[in-house]
Amino acid sequence: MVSIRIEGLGVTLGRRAVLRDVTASFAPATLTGIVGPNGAGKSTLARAMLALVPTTGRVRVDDRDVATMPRAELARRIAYLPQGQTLHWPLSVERLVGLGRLPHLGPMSRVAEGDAAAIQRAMVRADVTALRDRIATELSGGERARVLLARSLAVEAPGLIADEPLASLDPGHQIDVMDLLRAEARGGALVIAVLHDLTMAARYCDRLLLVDRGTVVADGAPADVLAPANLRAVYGIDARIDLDGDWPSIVTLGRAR
Ligand SMILES: Nc1ncnc2c1ncn2[C@@H]1O[C@H](COP(=O)(O)OP(=O)(O)OP(=O)(O)O)[C@@H](O)[C@H]1O
Repeated sequence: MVSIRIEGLGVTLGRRAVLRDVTASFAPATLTGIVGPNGAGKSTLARAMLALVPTTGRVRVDDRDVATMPRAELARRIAYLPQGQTLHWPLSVERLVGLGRLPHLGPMSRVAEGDAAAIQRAMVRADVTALRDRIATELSGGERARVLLARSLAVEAPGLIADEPLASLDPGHQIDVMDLLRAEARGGALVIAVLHDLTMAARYCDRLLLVDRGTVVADGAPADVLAPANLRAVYGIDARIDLDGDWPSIVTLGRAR
């Protein structure tokens, strides 16, 4: 189990204040979606939780300051799927997924049987077993996205931060990935996903954070956070929530007039 607590977080990149005064806590067994318009600060918030950008304020993982946690230890606690990563090395898919085991290995140690089993489990869960011998740089965008998800699953960390895990995926694989993220959370993991698909966010997430211009403007149950007034204020769109039982859809009607 892992927990994250952020207090008064600020991030300045270049001369731009990208995040201001963000306070939020994340508990195990919860799937939290981070939503908000382009440039709002969602990826920066994800990166700040992993000490990948300089911050002011406090970010604590398991009540410890992330800035002073050894990187490998933090990587074993929280797996990270970065946004739209480019691949440079022509590794096989299986070896690329195997890189997810690096935080568990000492500088001189080799992949052990337990690591191989974790790699296989991750490939099955991300539906990339059939691609195992392919060269990762030769994959399609959606195939690559699933392989990178498999790499983050191979860590088998109690936490996962996934930045736009649905980007490039076809509708069937989008459902598979959201099912998987929810299953991780149901199994006790702390899961945070940056999402643009508001219907998926509403259907799957236990909680949403709506980020706009560097601050969290709403935090709570998806139906409350995605209220039409919030969507109008933040995205500049008119939208409504259609409910079919417990299965909501966010229907965008157009630009707010
Ligand atoms: N290295 C940097 N230097 C200056 N500004 C930056 C830097 N990195 C990001 N920014 C700016 O910070 C803001 C937030 O970026 P971030 O990537 O967190 O947004 P986002 O909400 O994830 O957006 P998107 O939905 O488009 O991916 C943007 O205005 C971006 O231009």
